[in-house]
Amino acid sequence: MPVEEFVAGWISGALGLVLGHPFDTVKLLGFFKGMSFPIASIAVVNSILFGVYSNTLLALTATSHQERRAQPPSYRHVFIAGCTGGFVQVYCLAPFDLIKVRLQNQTESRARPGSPPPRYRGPVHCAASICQEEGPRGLFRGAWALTLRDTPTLGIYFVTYEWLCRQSAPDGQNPSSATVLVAGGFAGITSWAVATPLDVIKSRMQMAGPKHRVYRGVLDCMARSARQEGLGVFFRGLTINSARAFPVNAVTFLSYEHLLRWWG
Ligand SMILES: C[N+](C)(C)CCCC[C@H](N)C(=O)O
Repeated sequence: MPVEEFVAGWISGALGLVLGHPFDTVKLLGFFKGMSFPIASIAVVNSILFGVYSNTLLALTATSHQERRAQPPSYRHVFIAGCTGGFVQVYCLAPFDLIKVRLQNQTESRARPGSPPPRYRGPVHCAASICQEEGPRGLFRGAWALTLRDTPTLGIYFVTYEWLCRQSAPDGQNPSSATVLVAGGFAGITSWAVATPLDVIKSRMQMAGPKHRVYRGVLDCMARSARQEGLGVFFRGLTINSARAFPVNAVTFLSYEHLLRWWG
């Protein structure tokens, strides 16, 4: 199994993250002052996503990444490979994402005057407390909603990227850096726009602890959120998700493509 896509995915995920960090910091009210936790998590997750995507395409079309501009895979294959990458990365993303959401939420409530001291002292303490209080399976709370969010939307992510690249470089040439930046940015925005409703549901399910199991499942969470807050609830965070998605994914794809071209 070729591994360079995993390495390129690792590095490009970390670079994308550096750009996304100010947005995440706004979202998290400055909780992640250090960058080591997000770097470690996003880089590993992105490495799995791009590595599995590329190797699935190799299995489906028998073309390596060097051959794919001259012999472009069909959009159906791109979609299946993207969904596969999305599905597999969830198992790594789920615990990291849960910790992020729990820390984010406690920072938000801490901002209110007279609120109790924070329950978790940081990412490691948060992981250890969840394991202790909810068992190791507690680290995967909300993973099903995350799977539903990421599997189709990462298929859409790679199809959007490929489609935009092929519009400006139709003759089997490598797309220019400007094209890669724009295509990567719009791939990020499109997939985040589609993912936002399930992102809202996923975060709500992750916040439900074992003692207050508020939802019976994804559908129950959707129905109750819509009933109580109206359909607008499914678009919460859409603007910040899109604003963050453009630079993060532009840089992720640019560095990914350049690293792979550079390694031959
Ligand atoms: C599928 N969904 C849109 C949810 C995520 C796309 C992930 C792409 C990139 N790691 C980022 O953080 O933007």
